[in-house]
Amino acid sequence: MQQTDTVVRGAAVSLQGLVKHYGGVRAVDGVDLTIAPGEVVALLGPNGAGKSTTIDVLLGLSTPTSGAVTLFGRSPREAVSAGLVGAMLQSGGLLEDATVAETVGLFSAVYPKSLSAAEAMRRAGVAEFAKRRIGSLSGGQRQRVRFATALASDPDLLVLDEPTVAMDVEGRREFWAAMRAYASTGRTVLFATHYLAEAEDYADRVVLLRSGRVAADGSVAEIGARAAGRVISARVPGVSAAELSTVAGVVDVQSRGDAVELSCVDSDGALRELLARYPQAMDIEVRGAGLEAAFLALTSEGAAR
Ligand SMILES: Nc1ncnc2c1ncn2[C@@H]1O[C@H](COP(=O)(O)OP(=O)(O)OP(=O)(O)O)[C@@H](O)[C@H]1O
Repeated sequence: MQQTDTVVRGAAVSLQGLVKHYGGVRAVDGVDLTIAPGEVVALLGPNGAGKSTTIDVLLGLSTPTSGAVTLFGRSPREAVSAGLVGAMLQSGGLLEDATVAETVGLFSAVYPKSLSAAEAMRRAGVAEFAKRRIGSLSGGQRQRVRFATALASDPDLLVLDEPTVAMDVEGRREFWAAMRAYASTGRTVLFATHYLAEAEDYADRVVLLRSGRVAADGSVAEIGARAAGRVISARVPGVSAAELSTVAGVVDVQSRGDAVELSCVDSDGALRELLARYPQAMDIEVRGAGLEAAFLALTSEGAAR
């Protein structure tokens, strides 16, 4: 198939039948993914699912075994050299002896329509330590410098591989505020994360990888709804977790004092029996099992491929 046949016109990211094998390891094993301009997409998956490999191939840092990759209809290398793509990788090399301002300045000097180094540093929240040497920074501060370098070309697509690793709570909050400001201008973001809350809070769409393949693709609500079952939370004074686990339809019980959370395969039936057996039950709420349960169900060893 010719590459022109596989390009999805207008897409910020188009991966078609992407395969990347390392010897016998099928790191990416047939991924199709189209991301429209303006989408904020979280890439989730357990360790070794193929997230970083997908990102490396997408950025042109590694050649696919087969399949086609285009960014805005161009090859990754063309898109990156044109300054359309900013990336923040887990192990981006930074020069230890350079200052933050020098480091960001190097990136902003490369591209024609780039931000000034001062503006990229302001947006990434590193201006206050602009004169410090990279070697003297904490892990979280280095991550924010990487973010500044990713913003330097004022890119249309940001690709972030576990961007908030090593950041403290405040650093994360500031990072996501900056990312939101960037995305609010209609630009595209693809980020890999292990923090499901980050996907829930910041992504329009979640792509769940498992063993190099897409196991689920949809909004947080859609994927959360795919987890079979619901959770009943309630207070049931005087009843042990062991007794509650015998209620039909309940598969797991978490308890703290009187407060219990019952994971159910049949919440309607469980609720009826719960109230019939324990009329003292109160403060009852029923909710979907959510993204975490879906993640576990869709990525567990026994999950159907
Ligand atoms: N350069 C390489 N040589 C050999 N195998 C590799 C290489 N890079 C990745 N792999 C293997 O490919 C698979 C996918 O790895 P990858 O780093 O893409 O997963 P990931 O989803 O990013 O994982 P993590 O969450 O741990 O970062 C793993 O089995 C990994 O060991």
